[in-house]
Amino acid sequence: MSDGSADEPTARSRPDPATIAVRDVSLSFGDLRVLEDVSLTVSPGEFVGLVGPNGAGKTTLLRSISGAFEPSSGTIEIGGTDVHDVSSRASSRFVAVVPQDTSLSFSFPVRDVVEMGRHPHRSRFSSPTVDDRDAVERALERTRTTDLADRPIDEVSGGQRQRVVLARAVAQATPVLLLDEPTASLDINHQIETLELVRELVDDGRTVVAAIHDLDLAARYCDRLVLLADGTVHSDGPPQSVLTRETIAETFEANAAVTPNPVTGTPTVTALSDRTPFAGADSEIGSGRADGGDRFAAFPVHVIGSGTAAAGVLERLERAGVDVSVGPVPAGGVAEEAARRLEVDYLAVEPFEPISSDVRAAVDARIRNADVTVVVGSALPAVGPDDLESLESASSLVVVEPESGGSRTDENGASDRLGGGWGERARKTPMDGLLEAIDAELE
Ligand SMILES: Nc1ncnc2c1ncn2[C@@H]1O[C@H](COP(=O)(O)OP(=O)(O)OP(=O)(O)O)[C@@H](O)[C@H]1O
Repeated sequence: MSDGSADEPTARSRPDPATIAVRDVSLSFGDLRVLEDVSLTVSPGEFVGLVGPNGAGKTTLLRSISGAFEPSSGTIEIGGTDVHDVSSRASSRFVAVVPQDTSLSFSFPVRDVVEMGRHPHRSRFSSPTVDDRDAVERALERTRTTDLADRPIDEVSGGQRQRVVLARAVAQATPVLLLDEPTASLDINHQIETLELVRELVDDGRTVVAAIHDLDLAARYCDRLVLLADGTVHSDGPPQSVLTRETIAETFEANAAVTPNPVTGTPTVTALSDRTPFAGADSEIGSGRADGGDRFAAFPVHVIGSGTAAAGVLERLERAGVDVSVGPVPAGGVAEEAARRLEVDYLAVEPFEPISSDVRAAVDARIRNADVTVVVGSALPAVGPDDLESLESASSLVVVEPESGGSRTDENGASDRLGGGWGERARKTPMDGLLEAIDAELE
């Protein structure tokens, strides 16, 4: 079908229709420079995640690639055609868009909305063909929206509407698909289903660029991430090379632990609080004690635990000036990451591997040397017989209880395994009362 020769690609040899080439693109809104010399090539069958902080320019870049925004300088080609040289009807034969805001200003049935994806493929006044109808039904099925097909679009939920608009883009059957926050309103099940579908589309040979805020999902599903910050490409490559503690700190201005997901093996980003003193620590230290802020420095504390709870304990103790050590912690985990960042003495072990006698001896030595040993309650189920033996030699014990009541059973189970005497000897505290509990043990 043709709209006219001006919209048609020229006959010169051109790249695959699913190739995107963004070259030196800059774009301003008035005085505000939003994109600055952005260059990016996306190959057929690639799924690229655009990540970056709010206002980095992700939506603006996507809208520039779709042809909706014209750059101040630079060019954008899809399949060798400059997207700004063709009509929007022509460009919608090679690029489909799922915008961030999927609200629609009409009340058509869902099936009709999806059918709109077929419009660029037929002449203006013709009726849908059998192929069009098949494409619509298939798109409804793939996005799990068949059940909604007869409902008015303005009466479905935001997440359902997002899937309908994705169905419209799927029905459009373009070589390139641009998605702006495709999972933002979706529950976890539909997030995964949607990204699995996007992967299928990519595996069929389509090219997808998606702005995704959820870094874990982006790392899990995308072949490549492009990290935008202040309108420029900060880094571009495989998820594990783009998502690092350093890049997160530089672009999101956030302290984060980046660790391999134990199930998927892809990077997981855990944002940690910044290093400003936490409310309470300063007042506890400086609350008129004769020995003031050095109160804790002279008393070594050893921590046993893992995960974010142990990382939180380390942060609190370190900020309070405690001479703290931790271990054993799983190598590559959040607790090890926090220990390294806070420059705390730590002993790491390979997850699921037996602890070597050298590490065991080192852990024992730290427990014996410590005035207080802190066991992070959420880790108690993982405390093994060797740890129990080591704890026998602890001068005093504090257990930080999990914040939710959910782990109580585990905790009781572990206390039982630790023996009746242990439960009585240990002082139990919520995270907020940790310093007070240590203080009380030191009295
Ligand atoms: N139409 C517009 N007119 C003026 N300024 C705009 C317009 N659209 C975006 N901006 C500005 O451009 C900058 C980049 O916005 P953009 O929406 O591209 O960022 P983003 O990375 O997608 O952000 P978010 O993660 O919050 O969705 C912001 O400072 C924004 O205020």
